[in-house]
Amino acid sequence: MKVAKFGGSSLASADQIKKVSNIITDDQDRKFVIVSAPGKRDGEDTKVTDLLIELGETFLDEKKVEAPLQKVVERYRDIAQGLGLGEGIVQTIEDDLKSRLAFDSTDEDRFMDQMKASGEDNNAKIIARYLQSIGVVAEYIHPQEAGLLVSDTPGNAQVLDEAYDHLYKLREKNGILIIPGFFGFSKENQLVTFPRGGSDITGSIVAAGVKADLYENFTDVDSVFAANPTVVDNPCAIKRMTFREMRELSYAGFGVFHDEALIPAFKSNIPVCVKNTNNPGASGTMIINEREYALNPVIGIAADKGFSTIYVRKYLMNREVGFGRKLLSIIEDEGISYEHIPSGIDDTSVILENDQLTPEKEEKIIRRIIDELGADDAYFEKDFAMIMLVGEGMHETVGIAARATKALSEKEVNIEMINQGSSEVSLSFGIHDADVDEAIRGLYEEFFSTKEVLQ
Ligand SMILES: Nc1ncnc2c1ncn2[C@@H]1O[C@H](COP(=O)(O)OP(=O)(O)O)[C@@H](O)[C@H]1O
Ligand SMILES: N[C@@H](CC(=O)OP(=O)(O)O)C(=O)O
Repeated sequence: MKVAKFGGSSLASADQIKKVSNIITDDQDRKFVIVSAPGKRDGEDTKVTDLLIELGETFLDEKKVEAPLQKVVERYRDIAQGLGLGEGIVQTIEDDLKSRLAFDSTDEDRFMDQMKASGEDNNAKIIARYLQSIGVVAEYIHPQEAGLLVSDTPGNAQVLDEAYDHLYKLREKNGILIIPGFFGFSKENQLVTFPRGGSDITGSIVAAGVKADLYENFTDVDSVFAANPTVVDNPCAIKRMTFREMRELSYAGFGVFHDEALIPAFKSNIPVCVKNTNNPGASGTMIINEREYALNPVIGIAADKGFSTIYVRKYLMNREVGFGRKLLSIIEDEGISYEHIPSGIDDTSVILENDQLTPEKEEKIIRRIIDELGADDAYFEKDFAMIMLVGEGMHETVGIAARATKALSEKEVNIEMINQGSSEVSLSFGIHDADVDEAIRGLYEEFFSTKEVLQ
């Protein structure tokens, strides 16, 4: 049995949903289907999830929701008409959105979770209805009915272990099961969403729960590439990669897969295949436990913008017992997680994601570092990007860092920070946001210009 997850780009219009239906019915093993909300139909378009966020935020700000509500309803009307489903289901969706808007909005995060989750929920209902209309035995399954239990952390759900046993029981059901991605339910019956891009996570959880033979992740590219195809022309396709490599690359900015998604599939030893809805015959990228890495020690280059650094300097910091713990607890008190902590003798930097910060939090953190830790200097630096080289073969290969720094210097990219992960499957550099694309191209030319085969 297979679990197939279809991303927003695969479900953005009626024509895309028809392609998806063909893919589902082409292979009898595709029993569990996880769907995202409709994504972008072209580069200028807006994902339904973003329209829903706009709708929810408008409601919270000013309560005048007619225009943003109709934008969402129109997307579904377009799809329903293209699938020949009639107006009834569109009205049901509009009613569903209105009932969500009537939810208690005193807890804004919970209210927003209700709004965001409707994107996948209503899409799953439409797709199940369409499959039924063409004679396929298919059923919409609500994540609560499936027992997809998660932590009670709005916008940041984590699966609970009990969920897997509940999901296993889905195997007993007849026909194809259409399950909305992106959200589950807490033990207190609260709807909770995963982080953005979280339908990938649902797919992986369901694959682990039903003990699937394969988790197929359908998107809009033929494979995972060694670098972002919107930055590098015609990059090498990756045929096979390990879970560790994919996790590092997703974490570092490969948009194709959510980094947390791999963990459930990996723990249950379920191979993952990334495939293209628009070209399902292409073999795609297999993500497995181990691979041969003799040909090219580096498998990919990823980069992500939007980081800040807290720079802290204090003379004899290295001798002060507990300094690091106290520094991190100041950051923890603001509910902020950190990414890396490169350190010197008298100074240290803590790298964080910008979107967790506000001017008030920044000011408070700096004040506490100076007052409570007696730092000689502390300040935020902005507009950082992290660029990462990833590959299982890197730790056994001499000279990777030298080649990478040379490639960056030839592109005149200033390196602010270097971090060799202890896993030795990655090497990352802190650079300025503005240099990211040049840096990716420079590293790509260095490590992939001979188009060594990525097996
Ligand atoms: N290294 C990479 N390999 C393949 N795709 C990548 C890579 N880096 C970024 N992407 C982008 O990821 C996109 C697919 O992810 P996403 O838009 O989330 O798809 P979906 O809508 O299927 O969830 C591709 O269209 C591509 O532009
Ligand atoms: N629709 C949600 C969840 C998701 O996974 O979507 P996609 O498969 O389009 O990345 C989002 O946009 O975050």
